[in-house]
This record gives sequence, C-alpha cells and structure tokens, in this order.
Amino acid sequence: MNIKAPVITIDGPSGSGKGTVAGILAKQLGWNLLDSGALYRLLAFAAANHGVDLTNEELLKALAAHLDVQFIAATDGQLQRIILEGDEVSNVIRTESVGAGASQVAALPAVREALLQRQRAFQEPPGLVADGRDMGTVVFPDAPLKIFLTASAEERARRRYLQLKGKGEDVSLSSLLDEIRARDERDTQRAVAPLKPAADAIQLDSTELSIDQVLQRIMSEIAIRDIAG
Ligand SMILES: Nc1ncnc2c1ncn2[C@@H]1O[C@H](COP(=O)(O)OP(=O)(O)OP(=O)(O)O)[C@@H](O)[C@H]1O
Ligand SMILES: Nc1ccn([C@H]2C[C@H](O)[C@@H](COP(=O)(O)O)O2)c(=O)n1
Repeated sequence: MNIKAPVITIDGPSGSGKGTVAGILAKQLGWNLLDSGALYRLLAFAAANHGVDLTNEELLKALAAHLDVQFIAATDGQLQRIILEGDEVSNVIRTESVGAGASQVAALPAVREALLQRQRAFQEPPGLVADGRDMGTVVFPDAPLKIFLTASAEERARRRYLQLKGKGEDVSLSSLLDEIRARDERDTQRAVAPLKPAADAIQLDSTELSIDQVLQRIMSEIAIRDIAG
C-alpha cells in the first residue's frame, strides 16, 4: 500500500504571514517545505531574463515545465536557499515587482498545469508544509490540516513596509497598500484556482496575533488531529 506523507496546507493573501509560519513549522516538525509562491516568482523572473512576455502562455508553459531550479533546505541559522539556472536568487525574487509578475503568470491555466506535478512531488516523508494560494483547494485537496491565514490589507501592508525598510529599501506605505490590494484582486478574481479558503480549512485572522500566537493555534490543531507522530 502506498501511504502518502501528511500535508499541512497554509493558504492566504500576500503578507498574511504564510511563508514565515510555514518555514518555522516545517523546521519544528522536521518536515519538507513547499513555498509554491516561489515557483511562480521564479517563472516570472526567468521569463524576464529570457525575454519572454508575461502574457505569452505557450512560451511560459514551456519555461515552467523546464524550469531549472533547486530548493536547498534551511539549516540552523539559514533560510531555505533557491538556485535558478545555477545562480542564487533567494532574495532577488522577493521584490514587489517580481511578486506582481508572479501573480500575472499565475493566472494562466497552462502555467498552473505545468507546475502542478512539480508541487506534488514535494509530498515526501516524513511530511510536508505547503504554503500558497491553492494548496488546500487544488494541489493537496486531501491534506489532513488546512489553514487559511488572513490579516487586514492595512496590517499586511504595514508588515511588508517594516520588512522592506528593514532591508534598507525605500518604500512608501500607501503604494505598498495599493500593490497588496491589486494583487488580492488578481489572485481572488482569476478564473483558475483563485485564492479562496477550502471548504474544510480553518480560517485564522492574524491581524491581532503575533507570529508565536499563530504558531500555537496551528500546533494545537496538529495535536488535535494527531498528524505529526
Ligand atoms: N502575525 C504576525 N505579526 C507581525 N508580523 C508578521 C506576522 N506574520 C508575519 N509577519 C511579518 O510580515 C512579513 C510578511 O510575512 P510573510 O512573508 O511570511 O507573508 P506571506 O503571506 O508569505 O507573503 P507572500 O505571499 O507575499 O510571500 C514578514 O516580515 C513577517 O515577519
Ligand atoms: N499557490 C500559489 C502561490 C502563489 N501564487 C501566485 C499569486 C501570488 O501573488 C504570487 C506570488 O506568491 P507569494 O510568493 O507572494 O506567496 O504567485 C499562486 O497563484 N498560487
């Protein structure tokens, strides 16, 4: 019998804290991590490098199918590293402009199809924590624990502002709020795999919660389901 490794999915809008929480959780549990947004970011980034227009679905599909990427698991004191075509791109794919490009290519059905198996291949023992927009609805519909993490757009913009300021970037809170709202609109309104909670997801609003409080809530759901051994 083929017993599949358990999956915890964490979906939600940009800046809700999915990536942060998923990374910590994967480390604490000793499980694999799928940052699915990184795949869409990598595709948008690779398309720009190869001069592929972000509306050219056929070429983007081919690029997605052959994306030469390596995810190097986090070690003590170091975050997960991402290598694209031999170059480290862990930081350069995190800009708001690459995020906007990712949101654009992610609306194309052929692109999503081309990335589906690549995402499912992360489901390896002892388990997987997967974050994105459609982890619980499309990619891992049988996951035993699905979290839908939200926060108000204002709080998400504030978090992003602090994050980017901390990296020395010159950003404005109001334009970040505009970008977050535009990305929410595109991600929730697209025809294929839109951002929405799975019917069986637990919805967590983190506007007033710290990262530790969010983690505690998820840990208690893991304990209730007895899915982490
Ligand atoms: N509950 C929280 N309280 C305060 N800050 C938070 C909280 N959760 C996350 N953050 C901070 O908000 C910023 C954005 O978090 P993160 O990158 O995890 O969001 P995300 O949902 O993965 O966004 P994206 O989908 O755009 O990658 C980070 O600087 C993170 O440290
Ligand atoms: N499962 C996913 C993950 C991401 N996307 C798209 C939509 C986002 O705006 C963009 C970047 O994601 P982020 O790194 O900010 O989480 O990628 C998606 O459609 N489906």
